Amino acid sequence: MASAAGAAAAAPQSAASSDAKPLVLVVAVVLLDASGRVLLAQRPPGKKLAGLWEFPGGKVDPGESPEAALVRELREELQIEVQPASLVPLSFASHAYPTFHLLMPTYTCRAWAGEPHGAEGQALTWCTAEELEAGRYEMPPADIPLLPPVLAAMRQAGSSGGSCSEA
Ligand SMILES: Nc1nc2c([nH]c(=O)n2[C@H]2C[C@H](O)[C@@H](COP(=O)(O)OP(=O)(O)OP(=O)(O)O)O2)c(=O)[nH]1
Repeated sequence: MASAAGAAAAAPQSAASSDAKPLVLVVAVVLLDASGRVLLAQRPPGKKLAGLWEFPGGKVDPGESPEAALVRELREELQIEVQPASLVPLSFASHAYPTFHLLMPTYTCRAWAGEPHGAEGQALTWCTAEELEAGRYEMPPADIPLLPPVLAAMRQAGSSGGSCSEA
């Protein structure tokens, strides 16, 4: 016989399943230069969240690893080459958008080959820790909880210095 405690414990699960949304797996990178700045890309007009600044990346294809997806996305979006070994897990975002739930593993990267440019017409900016902290570039809501670990990584990269832009 089900106990009262068991029924109470089951309630949140059934409530959650009635809210079910597709889980979308996106991978993103905190690309850090030698002075500790991070590269942000502006979402183009006509797309969801247009005009907001995001960490470069994109959806993981079926059967693809997160690292392989990020290497592919950075080649397509920024025309830079990154070695999977240069991708260091930092944190993840988990955010309920109206029509899907975003799960976004986020990596740091300090070594790549080539000069990043917006291969899909998107604006890019190298953002300082002070600008990021001040909200100079508006970001998607999913990214806000990522800011403390991103700022810590930026400050660490800025204090260790050195040129890291060749993979
Ligand atoms: N790359 C990236 N995506 C982010 C960030 N924050 C955030 O909410 N997202 C969301 C926006 C998109 O819904 C999704 C990224 O998928 P995508 O790059 O394929 O975006 P998209 O709108 O072009 O996709 P589509 O549905 O038009 O195919 O993740 C972020 O910092 N970086």
